[in-house]
Amino acid sequence: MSNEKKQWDPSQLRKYDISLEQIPRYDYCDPRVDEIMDENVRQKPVIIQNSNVVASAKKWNLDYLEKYMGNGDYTVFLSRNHKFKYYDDKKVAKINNGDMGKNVEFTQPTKKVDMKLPEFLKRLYLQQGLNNTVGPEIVRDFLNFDWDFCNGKQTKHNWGPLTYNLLLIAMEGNVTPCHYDEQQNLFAQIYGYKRCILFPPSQFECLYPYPVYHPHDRQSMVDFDRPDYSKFPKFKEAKGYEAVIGPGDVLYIPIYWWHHIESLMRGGHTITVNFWYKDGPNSSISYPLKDYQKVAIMRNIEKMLQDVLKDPREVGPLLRTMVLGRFT
Ligand SMILES: CC1(C)c2ccccc2-c2ccc(C[C@@H](CC(=O)O)C(=O)C(=O)O)cc21
Ligand SMILES: [Zn+2]
Repeated sequence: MSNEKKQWDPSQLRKYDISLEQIPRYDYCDPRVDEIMDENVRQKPVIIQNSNVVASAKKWNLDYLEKYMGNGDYTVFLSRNHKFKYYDDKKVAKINNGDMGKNVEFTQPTKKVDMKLPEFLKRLYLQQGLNNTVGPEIVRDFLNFDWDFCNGKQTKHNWGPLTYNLLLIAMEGNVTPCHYDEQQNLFAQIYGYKRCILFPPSQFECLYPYPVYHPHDRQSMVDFDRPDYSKFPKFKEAKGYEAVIGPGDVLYIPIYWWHHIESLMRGGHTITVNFWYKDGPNSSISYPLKDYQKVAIMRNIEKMLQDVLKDPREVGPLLRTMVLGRFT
C-alpha cells in the first residue's frame, strides 16, 4: 500500500470463510482494461482507476444530496438486519428457499417504502433511479458524467443499450447478498468504501441460486455469515475475487457474474451510481458456449417447466426423475 493515509482498515471487512484473490486495478487509459473486459477474450472484473466517469459527483455527500435531491419521494429499503436481499414480488412462488416440499410461507426480508430523504436513517438502503424527480443541480451533475467514457465501453464491448442508473446510498455495514444480474455493470463509487466479492458464472453449482420462479430469483441461497454446508456442500469450493473500492474507482461487473457488496463497517454511509447495460446482440453463437450462456439456458428450462407444470413443486421432482441414474 503506498504511503498515502490508508482510507480503510481490514477490521472493517466482514469475515467469511471463502478463498479470495484480488481483482486487478488499472488506470482508465491502460490497454489492459479493455483486454480484460473483452468478452471474446476473458470478460473478467477489473477496477478502472482515475476515470472521470462520475467526477462531477465528487462533491456529493449526504448533506449535498439532501439539499438538492428535492422533496421527492425516494425508494428506500428497510431490513431487519444488515442484509438487503432483492425481492421480485411479480414471481409466483412465495415458497421459502426453494423447499418445495414444505409450503413454508415466504417472508419478505426487506420492506420497500417511499420516503423523503431526511427520514433516511440507519439500516436503510436508498435505491433510486436517477430521473427527473431529483433537483436540477443533481441533473446537471448527472449530465456532466463522462458519458464518452461509458459510451466508449458500451461500443467497444458490443453492449446493448444503457437501461438504468441507480443512485445507491447505503448505511455503514449494509450488505447486498450474493446475486447476479443479466446486465453489464459499470459500478462507479462516489463516496465511502465498498467491499465487493465476485464469482464467475461457472461457479453456479457452488452458489445455489433460488429457483427462477422464486421471488429471490438470481440470488444465492447461501447465507455467507452462516453457510449451511450440509445443504450447500459445494460452497466450500467457491473461489472468489475481491476488491475494496473507493471514490473515483469504477468496478466492471461482467454480466451474470455473482457479486456480494458491503459498505464497510464503521465506514459511514456510501454513495454509488451504477450503469446497467443490456447484453449486446449475440452476433453469432460460437462453440463451446460461454458459461453465462449455459446459465441462460438453465433459466429458460426452469421457466419452461414452470409454465407447463404450473405447480412449482413439480419442477424439482421432474428434473430429478429426468437426471438421477440417467445423467448422473
Ligand atoms: C439492495 C438493493 C438496494 C435492492 C433492494 C431491493 C431490490 C433491488 C435492490 C438493489 C439492486 C442493486 C443494488 C446495487 C448493487 C449492490 C450494492 O451496491 O449494494 C448491485 O447489486 C448492482 O449494482 O448490480 C442494490 C440494491
Ligand atoms: Zn447486482
